[in-house]
Amino acid sequence: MIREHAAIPKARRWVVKIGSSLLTEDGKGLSRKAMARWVTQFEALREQGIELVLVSSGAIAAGMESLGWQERPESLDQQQAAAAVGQMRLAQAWEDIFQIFGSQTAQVLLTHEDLSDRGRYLNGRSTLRALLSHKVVPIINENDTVVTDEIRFGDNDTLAALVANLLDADLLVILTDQTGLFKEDPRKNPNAELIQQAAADDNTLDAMVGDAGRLGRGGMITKLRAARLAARSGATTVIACGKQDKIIEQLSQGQRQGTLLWSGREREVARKQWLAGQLRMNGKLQLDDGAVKVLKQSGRSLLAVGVRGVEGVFRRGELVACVDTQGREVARGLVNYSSEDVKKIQGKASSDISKVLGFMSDEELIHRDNLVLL
Ligand SMILES: Nc1ncnc2c1ncn2[C@@H]1O[C@H](COP(=O)(O)OP(=O)(O)O)[C@@H](O)[C@H]1O
Ligand SMILES: N[C@@H](CCC(=O)OP(=O)(O)O)C(=O)O
Repeated sequence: MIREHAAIPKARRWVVKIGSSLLTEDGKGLSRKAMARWVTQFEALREQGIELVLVSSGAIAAGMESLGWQERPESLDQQQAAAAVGQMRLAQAWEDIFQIFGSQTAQVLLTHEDLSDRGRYLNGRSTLRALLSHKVVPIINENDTVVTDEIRFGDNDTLAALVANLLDADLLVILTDQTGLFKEDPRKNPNAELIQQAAADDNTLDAMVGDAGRLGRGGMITKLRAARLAARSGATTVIACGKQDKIIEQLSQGQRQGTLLWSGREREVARKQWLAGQLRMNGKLQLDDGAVKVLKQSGRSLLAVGVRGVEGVFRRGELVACVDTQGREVARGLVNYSSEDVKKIQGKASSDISKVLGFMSDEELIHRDNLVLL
């Protein structure tokens, strides 16, 4: 676990997020010069065997420039149109620059749904791992053109944190236009003091963070939230200034730069906490008393035999609540069978599943690794 800057050289898998405000030189189009500066440092990291995943904003800002728009549009469809135009340029610019170093990149566009559905989550994870094993640099952004207001991240800080969770990254670096997290928004108080280091879960930080600049979304509020999310899988977050010439190099050497927000959580428990906190519930399983006892006391997987009812419509891989006979939620987890299938196998022994359904994908209804007790 990384609890201080000096331990950063130990991090083997980095997720680096670069915000819109940085990438676009205050809205004047993508800054290839700045991108080249970062890529030079990324390549030095990769030479040391460090795995790198980039989360790059800037599609909307780049699209605005192409379309000749001065202000970020308010309406979602206009933002999505700008993102569709800008994402082409953004991905091409990264690819061109990495190619100078003989490296390859891959464009990965994700939505919230991709990360909340277990099947897609696992697929996404396998793809990203495969890319890393081939030494390709994944360049991730939100799939802006297909998301609606209700389900979009909007800011890429949250997306980057979920990617850090997904890949069990050691370190999440959020590069932005400020030196780090200050005790007050430095746009409002230029003399505000920089926080060098804190626990991500420290509640006193909440009162210090403010909202975004002209081009970005979310400001420090979403960066702090991202650090807390990343902490759930044991990742440490550093918020640092991407304008600083050698920021990545300095961090990789363990120099005190930016704000380090460390995680006080264990890695495995953390993933479960993330499951508990992040995903939307798609349905309910009503458990009998025996199943409730087994889950609570021995932390075992949930089997179909302990289920007496199903509510809602869900697919394999989705998050469901497990309720006791009084309807109280006792656990939640990612279910291995659809609601339709669970209705057929509820109350039955695992050995009967293939007889009833004609197939058996898993013995457990919810595997204990995907189950969190409440
Ligand atoms: N406590 C704080 N410390 C530092 N910056 C802050 C703070 N509160 C608000 N901000 C603002 O957050 C902005 C960075 O967030 P944002 O504009 O969303 O950038 P990005 O595109 O990099 O995500 C800064 O420019 C700063 O004005
Ligand atoms: N997906 C959007 C990101 C939106 C955005 O501005 O995010 P951020 O820079 O993280 O505040 C884009 O590429 O424009």
